[in-house]
Amino acid sequence: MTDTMIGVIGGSGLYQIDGLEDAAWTEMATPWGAPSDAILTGRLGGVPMAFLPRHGRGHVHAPSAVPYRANIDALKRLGVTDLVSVSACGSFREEMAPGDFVIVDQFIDRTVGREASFFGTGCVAHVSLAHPTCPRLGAACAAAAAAEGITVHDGGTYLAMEGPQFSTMAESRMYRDAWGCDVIGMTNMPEARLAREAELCYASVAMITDYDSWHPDHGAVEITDIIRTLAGNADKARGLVARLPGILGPARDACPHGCDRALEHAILTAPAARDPALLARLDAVAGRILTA
Ligand SMILES: CSC[C@H]1O[C@H](OP(=O)(O)O)[C@H](O)[C@@H]1O
Ligand SMILES: Nc1ncnc2[nH]cnc12
Repeated sequence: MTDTMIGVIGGSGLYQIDGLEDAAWTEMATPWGAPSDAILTGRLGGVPMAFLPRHGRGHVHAPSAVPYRANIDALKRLGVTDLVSVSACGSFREEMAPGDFVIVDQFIDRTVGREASFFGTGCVAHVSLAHPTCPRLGAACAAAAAAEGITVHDGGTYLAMEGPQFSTMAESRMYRDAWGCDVIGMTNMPEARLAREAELCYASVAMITDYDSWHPDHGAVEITDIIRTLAGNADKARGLVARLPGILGPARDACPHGCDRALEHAILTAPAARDPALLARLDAVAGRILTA
């Protein structure tokens, strides 16, 4: 058993959480630059917790410009073991209605030009992403949502788009009808890839705000409609987060799905051929495996 530390990345509408004991906003520096904002640390129900607003307080960073690598590195560096992403999303399913939550378990990545790996020339690694979220942590989020009385859908495929504009109607229909996606957002990729490389258990909670642009009875998504739903969703998300310590507990067994051992056989570059400068940047993300 090792100590649990819960990380939460708050998406649009969720810029802080309440009720942490010994709460403090901590500025962090990482080899990948500065995270989106300072990180709120503290304890909830006896479990250490770290909260990072993905877009920064005041919503400063556009989805394409979120410093995803710095965010994951900083949370890993603080000791986070279980990372919950909370995101505002559009829905491609009638039954996944605004106000509902979806526990995402798959992604299709249509983002372009974002830094999507900690590894590269001088230290090449290939982790598995077949199952990009952690079923154990996802189940904890589903249980927390249900206990809060939130309508929660267990499982869903998230289409990660580049944005910042919303999809055309043709794209919206293609993602739904041809590609079988359930929800759409702009931020969970490369976040999920990087969390896996950093050996974090990662779960994604999609808070539905709209029906994107496919629904014949709802017209095209408008930011004003989204904003109307965001505040209620954020309150529900805070309730969900508050229940996680009681469900996960202060100590954890190794992840039965191997999230915390993702790098075990992933690094291909021979030790003698590794770039010392890159290895130095990987101290938090891959220190466990590089110093073993
Ligand atoms: C507020 S609408 C578009 C914006 O909201 C979502 O952000 P996040 O995933 O951080 O909640 C979506 O991905 C867009 O960035
Ligand atoms: N329809 C939508 N498309 C992309 N990102 C979103 N975030 C919330 N609603 C969205």
